This record gives sequence, C-alpha cells and structure tokens, in this order.
Amino acid sequence: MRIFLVGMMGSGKTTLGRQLAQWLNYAFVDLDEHIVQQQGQSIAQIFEQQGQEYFRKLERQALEELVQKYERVVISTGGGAPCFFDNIYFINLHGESFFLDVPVEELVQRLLTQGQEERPLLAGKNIAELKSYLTETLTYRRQFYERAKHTISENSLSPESILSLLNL
Ligand SMILES: Nc1ncnc2c1ncn2[C@@H]1O[C@H](COP(=O)(O)OP(=O)(O)OP(=O)(O)O)[C@@H](O)[C@H]1O
Ligand SMILES: O=C(O)C1=C[C@@H](O)[C@@H](O)[C@H](O)C1
Ligand SMILES: [Mg+2]
Repeated sequence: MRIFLVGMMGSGKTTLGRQLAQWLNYAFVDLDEHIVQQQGQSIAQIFEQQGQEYFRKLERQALEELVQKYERVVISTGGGAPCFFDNIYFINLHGESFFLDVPVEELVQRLLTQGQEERPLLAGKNIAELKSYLTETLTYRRQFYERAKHTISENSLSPESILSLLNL
C-alpha cells in the first residue's frame, strides 16, 4: 500500500509520515526533502532561481517516479503538491490519501516557532500577514485537500488513527 499525507504547511505531514512509516515498517519519503536531494538546491533556491512553476513540475515528476519505485511507502507531500495539475487524482489512483485538517490558528503558532525561512511562501511575513496568507490559501486549497480519501482532524494526528481508518 502507498499512503500519501496531504495538507497545509505546518499540518504535520513530515512528522506524522515519519512515525507512520516506522510503525508499518514501510519506506518513508518526504516529497520536499526528496526534491532538495535530487536537485542539490533548497526549496527556497529552486523558487528563487527557477521559479515556482518549475518547482511544481518537479513535484509532479517526483510523484510519478516514486509510485513506480515503491509499493509499500508513506509519502508526505509538500503543502501545495495536491493542488496543481491533476495530482490529487494521481495520488488517489495510486494509494490511500489522508488530509491533515489543522485550523489556521494552530498552523500560525507552529509555523511562527518553526523557522519560516525554509518555506519561501512564508518568508518575511509578520503574524498578521501569516494568518491572512494561510486563511486565504486554505480557503482555495480545501477543494483539493478534501478530495483525499480520508480526513484526519487536529486532535487525531497519530499513526493509530490512520491505521484504524485503514482497518489495519
Ligand atoms: N501533532 C502535532 N502537534 C503539535 N505540533 C506538531 C504536530 N505535528 C507537527 N508539529 C510541529 O509543527 C511543525 C510543522 O510540522 P511538519 O514539518 O511535520 O509539517 P508539514 O506538514 O510537513 O509542513 P510542510 O508542508 O511545510 O513541510 C513542526 O515544528 C512540528 O514539530
Ligand atoms: O504550501 C506550499 O505551496 C509549499 C509547501 C512546502 O511543503 C514546500 O513544498 C514549498 O515550500 C511550497
Ligand atoms: Mg513537511
């Protein structure tokens, strides 16, 4: 089985994905980290030097490569990954998807305390700007995230709740 975690920046995809892969004894891939390693550039550098559009193409290519390569894997996607091209359909075609649905107030707290620097879309924003950016972005992205096969709310972000949704 392939398990994909989707949701906003700061929703906990990397943290939970790593834990879940350990539980299942599956491979773990963080899509952002995978792209950074493959390109030898940080996400911020890719955005700056080649642009966001190029980054979105890299995300799609990486998704295609990873489903070819792995059958038992947990993939934590980047915050925007399911919202470009037909990526969310591609994800659903190749595995079980989970939307980590965390309220904006909580995202703001987490992202303020955990460096905005590696997240180019958040860099340089103050708390009010961060909040309005996340609110607007989530309002638009929800239509994609909600196409995930399962939704997990903030208070059940654990490997156990994912396993029980999968009847494992
Ligand atoms: N369940 C949780 N409760 C509280 N804090 C959490 C939880 N999960 C993750 N965090 C914290 O929130 C921050 C963001 O988590 P993480 O990096 O896993 O999010 P992400 O969804 O992968 O974000 P991005 O899309 O930017 O990669 C980290 O500081 C992490 O320690
Ligand atoms: O929400 C987004 O668009 C992004 C989220 C991160 O995971 C990275 O993929 C990148 O910083 C863009
Ligand atoms: Mg992450």
